[in-house]
Amino acid sequence: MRVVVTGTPGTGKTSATALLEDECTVAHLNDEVRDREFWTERDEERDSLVVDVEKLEAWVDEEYGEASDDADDADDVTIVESHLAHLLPADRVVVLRCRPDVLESRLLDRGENEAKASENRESEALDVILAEAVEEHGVDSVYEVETTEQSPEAVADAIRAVVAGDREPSAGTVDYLEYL
Ligand SMILES: Nc1ncnc2c1ncn2[C@@H]1O[C@H](COP(=O)(O)OP(=O)(O)O)[C@@H](O)[C@H]1O
Repeated sequence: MRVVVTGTPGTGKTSATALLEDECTVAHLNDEVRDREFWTERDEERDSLVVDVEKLEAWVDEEYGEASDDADDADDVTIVESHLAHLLPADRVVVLRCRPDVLESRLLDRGENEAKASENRESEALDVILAEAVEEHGVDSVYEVETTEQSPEAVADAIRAVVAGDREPSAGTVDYLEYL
């Protein structure tokens, strides 16, 4: 079973999924995109890489196996995390959420520049990643997890619950427009 963990940069994907590495396979895609050059061009203005999703998907399928039809195969779980992970086929999609002002602070504390932190704040307030995830996978496969007041350990527990099938799909439960 493939569970993808996506969300605006700063929502805590890397921190939470790192806590799951002893119990299932975890692929941190952003490292691979950079190291294996799964990108087509560099967006200088936004200081980011434009990813070749087809090339990335082929590599993930080759390296970790395809998303299985058996969505209840909880014994053989691969977690794929990245803010692009929802663009890949998946059995379940976890979308981490964070209140945009808190997200901006986390990114600034992490050393991101103000423009990038502000751009991601706006993206989170507008539900950009959630909307893309629902469009790709449908509402029945999307699980939002609030991380604003949660520790990475608590977020990891929420991801475990999605993997175990103990959590109902939840898309659109979060509204951050006032933080735009
Ligand atoms: N649950 C959390 N609560 C508070 N801060 C967090 C949490 N998860 C991550 N962080 C911090 O926020 C920043 C972004 O976390 P990170 O895991 O890199 O997010 P992402 O992988 O989604 O970009 C890091 O500095 C990290 O220490």
